[in-house]
Amino acid sequence: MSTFGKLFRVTTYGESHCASVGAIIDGCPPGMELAPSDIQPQLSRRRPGQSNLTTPRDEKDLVQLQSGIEQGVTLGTPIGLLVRNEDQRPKDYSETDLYPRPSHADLTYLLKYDVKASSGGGRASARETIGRVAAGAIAEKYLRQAYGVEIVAFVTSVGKIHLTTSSATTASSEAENDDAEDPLSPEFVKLLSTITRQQVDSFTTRCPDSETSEKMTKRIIRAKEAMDSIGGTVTCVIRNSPVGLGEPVFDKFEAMLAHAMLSIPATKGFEIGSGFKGTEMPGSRHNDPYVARPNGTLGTSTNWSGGIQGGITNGENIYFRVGFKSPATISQPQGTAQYDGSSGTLAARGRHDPCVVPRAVPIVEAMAALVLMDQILIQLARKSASRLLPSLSHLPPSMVMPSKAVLKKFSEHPEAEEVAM
Ligand SMILES: C=C(O[C@@H]1CC(C(=O)O)=C[C@@H](OP(=O)(O)O)[C@H]1O)C(=O)O
Repeated sequence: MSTFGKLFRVTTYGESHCASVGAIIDGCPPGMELAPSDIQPQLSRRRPGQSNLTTPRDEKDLVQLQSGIEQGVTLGTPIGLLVRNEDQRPKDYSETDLYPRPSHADLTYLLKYDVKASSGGGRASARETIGRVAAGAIAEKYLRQAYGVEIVAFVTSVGKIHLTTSSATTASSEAENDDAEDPLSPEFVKLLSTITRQQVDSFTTRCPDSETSEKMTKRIIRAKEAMDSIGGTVTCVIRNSPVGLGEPVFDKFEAMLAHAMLSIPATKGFEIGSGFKGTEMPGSRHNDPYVARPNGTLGTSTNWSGGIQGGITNGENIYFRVGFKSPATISQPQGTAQYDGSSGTLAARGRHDPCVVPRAVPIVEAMAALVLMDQILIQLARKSASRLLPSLSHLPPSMVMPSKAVLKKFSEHPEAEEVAM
């Protein structure tokens, strides 16, 4: 279906060539100041036509708030928002009357519904992600105000060109390089702790290293000139997440993140913390030992876990990587079969991204915000409910928080003292 989330529920609607795309957001806390200017920056980072590396379809993607807000304040009622589709060219799609585009959703949508949108990517188009990005910006505003949460995504590879994590500010490599997979090199840890959206946006590729970004630009232009496409990866960090989020056992925090990320068009992979690299490490290296922080809270000295243990957030930075395939629609002629089975050659027209990762950055951030927001509301509900019970003084020490020092971590945030998150 088209709805994501349990308590912060986002329903998106729209196809690539219909009148508008948008979302209904239900469950936003009432009393939060909210204006289009809180949403527009992320939509503008996502919009097509923003550089020579993206699809030339020129949409302004200006958000229009329809409901759920009065006097610039959320009412707690569903927030409706939309963006008009303005630069459609349905005539560019006559070949797709005959051919299902290889590796696009054309055939599978038809197999599923027996009917499909006649032009463009339809519901499978990246236009759909507008609703997610707008909803994510609303969630983020709450997360920032209530918990000081920061979410920053950036491009870590295009094709075989990687932002090397062993020296994130200076080096890159086209060759296979184990260091490039090392998520916990000191440089990468520093990058995760400090990277800002402003730094990311100072590069058209959204890869925060000038030398690597230049190579990535050349690689994307090469794909574009060859009427081809190329994939890449986006890494995202969530800083200042509350502890205790994630629902055992099926809705573990990383399972919800994986669900969210793999619902983005063109995604093929998801890794959290050490990811697949973690399978190559002995436990003695992979374990994250606990340490007392100077402020008396308990943290970990390494973070291979990616801020999640047992499916529950532990307060360390949450970081993960999402893999995007090369876009399916290419104008390079390719041999394939028509709907009627006869073989032929398709050279697709229309306007398409040669590589989606620069524009995927705000989409990944939005989906991360939606997961975090939903899990926070779920945890707040549980904690608020248990707070109404009489206190338990007879429990053995093995069942309760061992000391005030450890407890402090769970009460770091003033709001959290109320709900002990
Ligand atoms: C317009 C956007 O991206 C589109 C994503 C897309 C696709 O097939 O996914 C195909 C192109 O549009 P159309 O459906 O007109 O062919 C892209 O331009 C956007 O993200 O805003």
